[in-house]
Amino acid sequence: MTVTLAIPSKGRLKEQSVAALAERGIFVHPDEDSRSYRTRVEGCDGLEVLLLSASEIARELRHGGIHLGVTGEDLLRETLPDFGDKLSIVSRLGFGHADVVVAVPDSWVDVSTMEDLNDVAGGFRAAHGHRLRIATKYWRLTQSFFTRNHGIQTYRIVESLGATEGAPAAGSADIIVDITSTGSTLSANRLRVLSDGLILASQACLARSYTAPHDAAGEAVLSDVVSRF
Ligand SMILES: Nc1ncnc2c1ncn2[C@@H]1O[C@H](COP(=O)(O)OP(=O)(O)OP(=O)(O)O)[C@@H](O)[C@H]1O
Ligand SMILES: O=P(O)(O)OC[C@H]1O[C@H](OP(=O)(O)OP(=O)(O)O)[C@H](O)[C@@H]1O
Repeated sequence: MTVTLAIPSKGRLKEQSVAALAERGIFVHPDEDSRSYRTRVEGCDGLEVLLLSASEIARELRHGGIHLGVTGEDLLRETLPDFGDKLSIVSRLGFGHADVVVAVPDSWVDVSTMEDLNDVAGGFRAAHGHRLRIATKYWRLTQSFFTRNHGIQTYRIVESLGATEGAPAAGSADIIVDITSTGSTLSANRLRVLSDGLILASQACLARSYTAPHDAAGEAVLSDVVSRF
């Protein structure tokens, strides 16, 4: 049977994923139809490489729609906080580095730690008429970090699907949880990372799903690919 491995369909993660596979003797060529999300693979019989969005790869790994996938650890942890026996990280690939962080407006001069933020959150409704609002697309990682790690209970998550750093200036949220790499988007939007506000240091990973069905031939292909990483 064919084993499926998905890589991101666009951008820097796509190019670097193709290069990481080539280094291991798996050569991924575009399909004749340039709009296709299938590819032509050389160097590994029985392996099919598909192009999917990075967040879709995390979801497909969770429910076993693909056997292997390259995506960011941030998306894997947000999709399935506790991997349990459903999936595992085979290899961290050394590219796609991005930190998931808690950032507040520069103007909040008295807030530099999560403890300071906890103090602010406690009195936020009395001072502003609503709970502290956090804009993010990482709502599971945020809940776990705020509530489980820091005991912060009074906040509201405002789901943001893009331009999250603009939410405080736009007035739709007070603070954000988002990824940063160079920090330039945060500083351009006058936001600052809390000193202990690192939720996850993410990078691109090869992950394996244990819920995707396969036969003995598939197991041999899976072992071959995994051993190359
Ligand atoms: N500077 C960066 N900006 C954005 N993403 C980055 C950066 N560096 C690494 N990444 C990683 O790339 C992945 C996001 O890729 P991408 O934006 O294609 O995801 P997506 O949610 O599937 O996007 P879309 O839904 O727009 O297709 C995440 O795992 C993220 O951590
Ligand atoms: O710390 P920095 O180097 O500024 O990078 C962080 C930014 O990069 C990403 O946006 P990007 O526009 O690259 O992609 P996206 O909008 O698809 O997330 C991400 O969403 C941050 O906004």
